[in-house]
Amino acid sequence: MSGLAIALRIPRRDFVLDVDLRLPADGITAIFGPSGSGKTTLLRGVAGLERPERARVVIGDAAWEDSERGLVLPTHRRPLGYVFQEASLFDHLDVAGNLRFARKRSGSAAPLEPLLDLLGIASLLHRRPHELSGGERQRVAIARALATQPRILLLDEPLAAVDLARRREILPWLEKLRDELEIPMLYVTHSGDEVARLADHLVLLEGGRVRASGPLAETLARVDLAAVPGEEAGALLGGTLVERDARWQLAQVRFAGGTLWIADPGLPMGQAVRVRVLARDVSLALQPPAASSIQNVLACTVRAIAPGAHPSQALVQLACGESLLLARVTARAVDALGLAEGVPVLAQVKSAALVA
Ligand SMILES: Nc1ncnc2c1ncn2[C@@H]1O[C@H](COP(=O)(O)OP(=O)(O)OP(=O)(O)O)[C@@H](O)[C@H]1O
Repeated sequence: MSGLAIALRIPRRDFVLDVDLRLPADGITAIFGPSGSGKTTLLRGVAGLERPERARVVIGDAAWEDSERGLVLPTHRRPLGYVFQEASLFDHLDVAGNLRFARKRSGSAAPLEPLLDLLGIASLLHRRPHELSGGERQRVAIARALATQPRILLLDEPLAAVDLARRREILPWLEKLRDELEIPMLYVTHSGDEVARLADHLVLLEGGRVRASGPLAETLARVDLAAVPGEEAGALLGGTLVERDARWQLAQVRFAGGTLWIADPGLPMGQAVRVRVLARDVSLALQPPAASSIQNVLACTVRAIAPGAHPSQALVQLACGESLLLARVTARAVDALGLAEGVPVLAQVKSAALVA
């Protein structure tokens, strides 16, 4: 399926959502932004629950709305799954009943078994919603949304009402969905951790406008954004665990552009992982350090330099092979080292952590 085109202009009394997005046809697109930036309004617009002044919503090869052509499919004719903060399951039906109801209403004949496996809920089929934990309820709510065989899954802060322990429990299931489902997911969240862990693509909303939209790692490493609002500036590296140093409890991650030692997470070798490297944990040198406590030194090239949050600081974007890193250094260091676009440097990474 080709990608998604979502252009919406939805004016309200004190607020206008005005977006024009092209998004990938699979994986998770995180919709991130401060409270009131229009995240929920965007999802509701895709679902046909708003009355836009102008709209074009195309999901793959299906146009759901095009104001230029006078096309507006009502919500019930848009094959989508919608998962909210609080799972709104029918309490008079057990889990199996909830799933069957959704499947029947959508006219889908697909078997439910694959969904039970996908979300690990086969053992819960005969429980009523009030007999489920918050995390289990959300997994059932997702399964119910998928039982309608949607072309897109809309998730509005699905973990916001779930406590930290339950969140840890449900995140691997969301990763599995991301990797196995063939439909796109739009995932609204306030949590930088969820973005880092789950997203493939990031849309940053601010005041109803798109501040940035792009592949996750590339967007997080943009110096002009400085940081995802409310989050510390840092880069995200996707890699694979390749080696373990049992004596020192370290594990090596190989990514496009080098390797990094991290605290051994105890995961099997070959496992795909994401590693977050904060800008403040990266320092720069022109020569290899003679004796240093820093174990991770990467050969990179300066790609861009932008002022930091304080005039004394600068944020430096580095290309390390095909990967991007950010380093926060003083403006004086930029001057003293003669840092400029194209200058080769050694990035000393003081700390890198698995996103978990
Ligand atoms: N039914 C409504 N009528 C009028 N204004 C509304 C309505 N719903 C939301 N708004 C306003 O629209 C703007 C965007 O709201 P929206 O819920 O989309 O933001 P959000 O980014 O999802 O926020 P949050 O993270 O707090 O859920 C806000 O200014 C909000 O006050």
